[in-house]
Amino acid sequence: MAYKNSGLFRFWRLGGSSSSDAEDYTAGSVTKFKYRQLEAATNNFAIESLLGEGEHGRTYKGRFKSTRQVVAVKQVNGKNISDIYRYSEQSILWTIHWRSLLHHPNIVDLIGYCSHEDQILFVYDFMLLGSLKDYLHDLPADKKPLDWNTRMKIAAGAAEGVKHLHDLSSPSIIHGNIKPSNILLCEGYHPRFSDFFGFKEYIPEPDESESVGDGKLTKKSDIYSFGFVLLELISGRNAEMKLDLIEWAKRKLVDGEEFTGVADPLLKGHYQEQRLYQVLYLAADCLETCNVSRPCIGHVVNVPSNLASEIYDPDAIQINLKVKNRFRTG
Ligand SMILES: Nc1ncnc2c1ncn2[C@@H]1O[C@H](COP(=O)(O)OP(=O)(O)OP(=O)(O)O)[C@@H](O)[C@H]1O
Repeated sequence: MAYKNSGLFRFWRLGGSSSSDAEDYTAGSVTKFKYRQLEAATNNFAIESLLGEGEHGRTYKGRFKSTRQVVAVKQVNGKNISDIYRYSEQSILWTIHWRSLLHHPNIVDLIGYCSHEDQILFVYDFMLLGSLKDYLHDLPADKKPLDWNTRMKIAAGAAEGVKHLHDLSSPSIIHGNIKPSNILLCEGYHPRFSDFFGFKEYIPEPDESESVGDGKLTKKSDIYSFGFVLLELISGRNAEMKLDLIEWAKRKLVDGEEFTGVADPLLKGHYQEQRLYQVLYLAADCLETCNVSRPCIGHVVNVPSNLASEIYDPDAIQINLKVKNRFRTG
């Protein structure tokens, strides 16, 4: 799809309120940036500013000198955009518009965008601690592994983010790209979802009803992906090889191996077995092959929320065990 010089941005221009700067205007709550503003903020998209690279493009850290605001700039090329927005120009507009209006404590704010040659760049609020993927699979040497309580807090917050999207009406939103690299962490390991807007995810158009057919993005396909996030959170294993991870977990659960064998060794046994079992059970429900058997997000959110509200204290557990053993021995 050739979106450059297309009606989309003309429409945007008409719809937005102009500021003194001809191109720097907003439509709804989204700002259209000039390319040179993003170049300046990212130091010409310097390699040192690169935060990471995904399937659809690169993400850079940027800082606007005038406001000192720190942002993440995701650069997506036109080929990817036309693969993603396989509907119409109108749906791109629809998507950006809806995305910019979404504000929730577990969703990263889209601040603005920029169209430049065959690229579109999305400007997001910067999340200080990076992504959950970094913590689970690429732990920097100066960072501590996530403890059980933090993992439950992240699972609960992430589920709340998905619930918000699924509960929206006219239209509800399917994320379509749920994975640890899209769960970003700000201060206090507070999780916020990024990237649900058409990279793989899309907002169903108003006349499109949800199908449970394979390969289609549906609420239940989001639940399936969330099942992997849960499994990754408790096991620390990477779900890039999805079927391998399921097979591995099944062996632990079904083939008589101890289910505690799924626990991330970095947890060092600091969790309650019953709670681990609850999360594993929920993950298994989410990963049901038949999508109609998977729970809805309203149910999914309850388990980690309850677990996040009860703080695991390894010292208290040790004391309890000692007391129990004392009674046992007499
Ligand atoms: N808003 C943000 N704040 C801080 N870091 C971010 C932000 N957005 C992305 N990142 C970092 O950039 C990395 C790459 O993100 P990016 O979205 O480009 O790729 P991805 O999520 O791995 O794949 P995909 O393109 O499929 O979404 C993330 O893992 C994260 O560490």
